[in-house]
Amino acid sequence: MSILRHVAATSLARSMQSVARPTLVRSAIKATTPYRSLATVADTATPAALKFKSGHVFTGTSFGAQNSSFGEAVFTTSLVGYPESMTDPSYRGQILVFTQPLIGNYGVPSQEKDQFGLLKYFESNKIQCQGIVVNDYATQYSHWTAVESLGEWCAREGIPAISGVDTRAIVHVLRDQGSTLAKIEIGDEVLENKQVVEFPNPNLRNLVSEASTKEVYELNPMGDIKIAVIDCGVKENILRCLVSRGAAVTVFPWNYDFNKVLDQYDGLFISNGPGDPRAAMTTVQNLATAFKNPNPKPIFGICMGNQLMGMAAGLDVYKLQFGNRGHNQPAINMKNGRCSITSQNHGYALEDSVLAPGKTLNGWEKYFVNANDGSNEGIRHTVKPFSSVQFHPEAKGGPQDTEYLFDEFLNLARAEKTKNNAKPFFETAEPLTKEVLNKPIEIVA
Ligand SMILES: NC(=O)CC[C@H](N)C(=O)O
Repeated sequence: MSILRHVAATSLARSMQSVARPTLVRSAIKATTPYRSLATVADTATPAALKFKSGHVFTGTSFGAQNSSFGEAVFTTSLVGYPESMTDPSYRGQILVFTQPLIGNYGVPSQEKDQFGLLKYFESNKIQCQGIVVNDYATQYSHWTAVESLGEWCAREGIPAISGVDTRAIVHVLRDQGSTLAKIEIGDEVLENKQVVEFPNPNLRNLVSEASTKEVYELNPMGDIKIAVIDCGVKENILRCLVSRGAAVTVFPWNYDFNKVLDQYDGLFISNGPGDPRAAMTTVQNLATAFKNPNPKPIFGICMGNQLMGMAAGLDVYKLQFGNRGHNQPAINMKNGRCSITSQNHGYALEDSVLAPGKTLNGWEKYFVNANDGSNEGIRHTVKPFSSVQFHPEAKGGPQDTEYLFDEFLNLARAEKTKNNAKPFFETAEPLTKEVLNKPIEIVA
């Protein structure tokens, strides 16, 4: 028996056990729980299966919607932040496998909004991924922001969820053969166990167009500087990072020709987004035009924004074997050698070999590099106020160590507004001296 068959058989055996034991589990919870609510503990667990195009099958039990779904199976190593990841539009079209073994223990928060009208706890107003796969679903949850369980949320939003599978085995497969097309089956379909004939590839759709706003809208209109945001599937916290620093933000659809209006703004921001960045070539062309503007406005991009700016600068993109998704990805700033731990979620990267140290392409240089795999983590222009990063400085979830990049971008925009002729921010970055290294770390309580 191959290892994977064994894994599948073991998982099935586990799911059979959980079918046989629910009453025991439920009474154990009832006897001890101090929690606000008991999450769904099914009296009869519904079987679920994750099927890969490559033929691998992983069986477990369902704890979400009772419908099947297709997507590209990817994994994230993040330990927390499932509400944020699942609502991040960049995950659109993907089946998300969590390597953190216990998921669901702090439930799901409310749709409450902040003073800017942005969702406080989610990155968009719905679950964007096609399904989730976890090793161990926490049947109890407890958190002061929680209003429902993860299973209830998935069921309400029509998103299938599967637990009781060996996610380590899944990740081994994904690591070896790369992100793969997959299907989640629930209930009778699992028992029928038919061969899946066709696995639709979400990356062949224009996911950017699906995720982007259809209408132009404004946030914080009284802000002191005006930033145009190109929405390729923007996360709420990117918008919050801009408006909470005082900017007035106008959000435009991904294919809006911002060159028509750029003179009315102090800066341009290009957002994250789902799928293959080559679906957004209209934005790339618009950027190439903006780069040639003799009166350049500061431009900053994140994740897909980095890929689109890179393509407009003359670089290519390629698909990574399995992508970088997690909250502990190290990115080294090429200017000062400092390494930041960053939040990431991407399956594509810029091919930046032409930007070897000391080399530039059309005035662009390498900005950040991933310390694990050497992949590109950012580019910047050597003269003009243009830069972008592949990681997520806005976090949500994940470390906030690189949030200062928003300050730098907005400082440039403020300088642009007052025509201060500020130096590009990387020239003002603190060098990595002994004093800097030995500076005690401030702990904010
Ligand atoms: N978070 C993002 O913007 C992701 C960008 C792109 N969809 C990728 O997977 O590489």
